[in-house]
Amino acid sequence: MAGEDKRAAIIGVVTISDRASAGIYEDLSGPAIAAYLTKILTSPFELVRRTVPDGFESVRDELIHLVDAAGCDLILTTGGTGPSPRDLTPEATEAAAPRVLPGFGELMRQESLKQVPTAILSRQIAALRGACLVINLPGKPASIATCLDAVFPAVPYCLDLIGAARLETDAAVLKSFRPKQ
Ligand SMILES: Nc1ncnc2c1ncn2[C@@H]1O[C@H](COP(=O)(O)OP(=O)(O)OP(=O)(O)O)[C@@H](O)[C@H]1O
Ligand SMILES: Nc1nc2c(c(=O)[nH]1)N[C@H]1C(S)=C(S)[C@@H](COP(=O)(O)O)O[C@H]1N2
Repeated sequence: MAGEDKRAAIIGVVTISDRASAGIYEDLSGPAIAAYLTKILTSPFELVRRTVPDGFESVRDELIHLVDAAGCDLILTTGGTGPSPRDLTPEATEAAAPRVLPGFGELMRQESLKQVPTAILSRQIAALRGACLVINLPGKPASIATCLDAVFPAVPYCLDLIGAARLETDAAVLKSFRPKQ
């Protein structure tokens, strides 16, 4: 039954950046996502960390592998959501996860716009591949908490509905919402 899956969640964290993947700069966004999850989640989870270059196939194939082979319940990507020619994370996400949840991108941009006018440049989406939710975050490390604070309250219930692992958050840090059933 949806919402009854008590096993440890498998959560993918994918940094998408030409320069971070080449070692030109240190990846700060992947670790920021890992730290965020450690701070808010009280239920058990296992992280699967990846760093890939920008592009369509590099991202699509990694996402498909993380769902179909690694068994991820949730994947958070960072980077490649902008308008530059090699920023193809949203296209690759939709190719791997065809069922788009438009509210996630709308809310993340809305909250980010309160901080920076260039937030409208992010084409970030969230979408489903089977029983896995994939959420795109911008590359800037500072955008991670802004975007996750906005959408994470709905993530545990979304995972219940798709039949993924059950997530519990520390309500003192981030209160998630499950409609009474
Ligand atoms: N994973 C990351 N870790 C640390 N800083 C990042 C990361 N991703 C992006 N940034 C910062 O945000 C800036 C803009 O990110 P953006 O994704 O637009 O980079 P980019 O110009 O496409 O280059 P690249 O794909 O090589 O990261 C970068 O110049 C960098 O300062
Ligand atoms: N919260 C937040 N959102 C943000 C930003 C930011 O600094 N903070 N940067 C914006 C900028 S400048 C760009 S180009 C887009 C896309 O970034 P990406 O290509 O690194 O994903 O995210 C936008 N969204």
